[in-house]
Amino acid sequence: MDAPTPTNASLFTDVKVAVIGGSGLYSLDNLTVLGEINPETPWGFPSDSIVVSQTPSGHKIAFLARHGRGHSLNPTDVPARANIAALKHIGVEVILAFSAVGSLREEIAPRDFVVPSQIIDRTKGIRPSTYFDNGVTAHVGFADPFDSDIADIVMNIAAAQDVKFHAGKTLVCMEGPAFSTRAESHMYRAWGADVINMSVLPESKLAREAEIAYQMICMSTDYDCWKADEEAVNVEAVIANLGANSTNARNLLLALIPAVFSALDNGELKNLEKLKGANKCAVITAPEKRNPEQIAKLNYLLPGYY
Ligand SMILES: CSC[C@H]1O[C@H](OP(=O)(O)O)[C@H](O)[C@@H]1O
Ligand SMILES: Nc1ncnc2[nH]cnc12
Repeated sequence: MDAPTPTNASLFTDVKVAVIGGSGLYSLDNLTVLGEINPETPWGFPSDSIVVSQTPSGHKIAFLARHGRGHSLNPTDVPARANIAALKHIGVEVILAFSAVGSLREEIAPRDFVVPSQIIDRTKGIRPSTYFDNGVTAHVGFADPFDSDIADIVMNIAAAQDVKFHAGKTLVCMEGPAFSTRAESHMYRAWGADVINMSVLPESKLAREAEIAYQMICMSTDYDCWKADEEAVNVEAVIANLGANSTNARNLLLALIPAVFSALDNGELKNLEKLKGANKCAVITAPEKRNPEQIAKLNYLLPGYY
């Protein structure tokens, strides 16, 4: 394990807010970098070093590039358990996760932002997606996979942004890495999905298990392949919009981070308050049957719970 030296140890504690950057958002700017940490968690190493910085508003935040800086990890191989565990271990209570998505709706144009409220799972069961395995079984609530308090904060500052925002939308998460077929794209529309990516699962589910408030902010790059008058999505089309989307994400964060800290400090994140401690009762395995090795791993994530 990469233990911080005594001089910088306090840097990597009590970092309450983290940003996860997706395709095109591999770093944040306008920040004073305080340090980096690359801890080995019981679930391995995160996608990249976690960069801890001070924002212009004076807040300490963490940043993690989901696919690694340079985008070396495909969506299936993102070590989501290590990512979320490492963030939790340094004190993260809120994750603002950014993602490049395809639009399944005419009104959601490329470069629009979407604040989703629901998820449809179309991953293939090949991504490790829980901390509760290997002799410790738990079932956490996931009816509302995102944090509506944070979604509200995003939407409150959205009007002042140079971007069109859509709230309350449904995000379908596919396995990838190849994009969907036309039949699949039409099927997702028929199911009521509004946007599509390859990243929200298991990331959001693991955040819930770790009792971290999680909200994804989707940045539309393309119309996938359902639209008759548009060329089917390809990576060049996605990349063409990533630069503008990343600039808009960084601008949004300038207002969003102080607003989230203010809500945290004033006890306004009610869902988070309810989440804290909730998973103590989620384990159904009888105490005498719990695998001590797994309990030791879980102690890294939720110290003293089990
Ligand atoms: C580069 S197109 C497909 C790729 O982009 C999205 O990544 P992220 O969510 O990390 O922004 C999508 O989920 C796919 O992984
Ligand atoms: N059309 C699409 N399908 C899945 N993930 C995406 N990310 C960006 N565009 C996408």
